[in-house]
Amino acid sequence: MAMLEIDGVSKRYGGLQAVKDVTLRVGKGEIVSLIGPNGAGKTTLFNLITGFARPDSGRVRLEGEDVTGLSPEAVARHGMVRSFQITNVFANMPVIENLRLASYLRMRSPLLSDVFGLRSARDRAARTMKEANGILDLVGLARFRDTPAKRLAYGQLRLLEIAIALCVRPRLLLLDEPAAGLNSREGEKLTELLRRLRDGRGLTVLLVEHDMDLVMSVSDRVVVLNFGEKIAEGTPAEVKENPQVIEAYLGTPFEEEAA
Ligand SMILES: Nc1ncnc2c1ncn2[C@@H]1O[C@H](COP(=O)(O)OP(=O)(O)OP(=O)(O)O)[C@@H](O)[C@H]1O
Repeated sequence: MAMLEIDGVSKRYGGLQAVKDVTLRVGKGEIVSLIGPNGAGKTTLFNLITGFARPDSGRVRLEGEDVTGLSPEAVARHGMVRSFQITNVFANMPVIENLRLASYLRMRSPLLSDVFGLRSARDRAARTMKEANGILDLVGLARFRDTPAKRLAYGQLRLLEIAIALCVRPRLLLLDEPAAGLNSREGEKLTELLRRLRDGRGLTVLLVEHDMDLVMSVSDRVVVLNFGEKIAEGTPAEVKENPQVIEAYLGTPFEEEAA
């Protein structure tokens, strides 16, 4: 069974068909990139998948379970987590506290044992801390554990966003332009991290990305949108050679689209 199945999803804004009858699958443990020229409908499709917008038609399923039209919170509870935006990072809080908070948000409501400081709650707090430290190691931010988030450099903040999303224990991680604003060294580190998440943790990742270096080096498959429609799908090499894709990107050198 696929991790994510999108069947015939459409969304219209007034006279504009932002997403038109898009069908795609993301298999378990795959990294799939969604690409396309500006205005192709990538963000809209992300919004439709994650509950930030409701599709006019079509279904979204996560491991067979219908999540169409659920709220973003409910979708996240099903295990489909979108990387949090930097605005959701608590700037004055140390990095580790941002992670711990994200872990607590995963638990729907505090239990009585948490309120009364019982042993089970202390055990859970210790486990949460251990998990948060492990995630910091994984994303390469361990040495910034006690640093207030506002002192991180831009590239480190982007990694913190991913770390926060990981604290929610996603089955499917959705990343919205994770390489935006990163320099090439940071981009390479991100590529390595995504591979580690897939190969080490078996995580499934769907990303929207303009950075073709990242897309071509990390994706198992690439899905191409243009004017709201899926025009191609395949391995990075297949997509790169696809005449329809080349035409869609014409006017912008494919390798440098939106660089
Ligand atoms: N809430 C909205 N109301 C009206 N039109 C919208 C809305 N959201 C998106 N659109 C329109 O839908 C189309 C697709 O936009 P979308 O942001 O999904 O494209 P995109 O592929 O993510 O583009 P980019 O790469 O520039 O971020 C655009 O023409 C956009 O103006």
